[in-house]
Amino acid sequence: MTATPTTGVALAARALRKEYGAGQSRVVALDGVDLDLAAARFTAVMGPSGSGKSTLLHCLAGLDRPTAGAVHIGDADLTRLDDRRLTRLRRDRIGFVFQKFNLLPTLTAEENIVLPLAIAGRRPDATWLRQVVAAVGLTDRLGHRPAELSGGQQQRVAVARALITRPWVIFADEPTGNLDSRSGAEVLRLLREAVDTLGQTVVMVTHDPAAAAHADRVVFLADGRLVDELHEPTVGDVRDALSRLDPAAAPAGR
Ligand SMILES: Nc1ncnc2c1ncn2[C@@H]1O[C@H](COP(=O)(O)OP(=O)(O)OP(=O)(O)O)[C@@H](O)[C@H]1O
Repeated sequence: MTATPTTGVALAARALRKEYGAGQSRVVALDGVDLDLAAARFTAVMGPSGSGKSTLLHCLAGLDRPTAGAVHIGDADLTRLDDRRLTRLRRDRIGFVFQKFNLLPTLTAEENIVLPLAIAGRRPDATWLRQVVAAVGLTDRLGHRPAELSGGQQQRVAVARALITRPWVIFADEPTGNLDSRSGAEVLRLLREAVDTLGQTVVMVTHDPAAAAHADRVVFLADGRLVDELHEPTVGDVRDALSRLDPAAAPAGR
């Protein structure tokens, strides 16, 4: 297996366009997005509701096909792969963390974590599994099923499942959206640590300025276009940038 790239550009989108529907009901969800994601960095994607964040994440991750444009990851252009190759690349090279955890209820935490490897017919590397499980703090919960875990613990299982294949990129869609602030902060700390200590590349969609402030870079979408970005921002910087984009949504008193 090729090593996870830890320098240079992990993923590049070019002139990405996504349209839904046709005729009068046509919606342009992405309108020419160019984006380079640096390897071993944590990038957050923000923007007003309907600005195209989820569509962008899905197109970058190969979960959805753009109408036009290219997504380069490793030596592949996702938009040119047939369904079989795309599925394999997603399975082997891409990790996902979803808002609703998406764990299999009948499997234990450990079985959920190694599931991407099991599906690929690969054995987990015992040392790496131990390291990942320790990093997410689940060593004493491995035999529990999701219903026996708190929301924060379930999301930590999902982070471990995303890390286990050492993917090129982990995509996280509102990973703290279903968690209380303490569990959410724990998950963000984990993602941050995966970037800093494992050289993992992470991209996260979030509405929460405090979550985005954990990232190295925040890019802002409006009407399907990238309109702003911040590097190593504070929570206040993120709030200010958001209120410039969407003054109606700015908290009162700001
Ligand atoms: N399957 C679909 N069919 C038609 N229109 C869609 C579809 N999915 C998204 N859209 C439209 O595309 C635009 C972008 O949607 P998207 O979900 O990417 O925005 P978002 O920024 O993630 O929004 P939110 O913050 O509310 O989740 C919106 O106008 C949305 O209504």
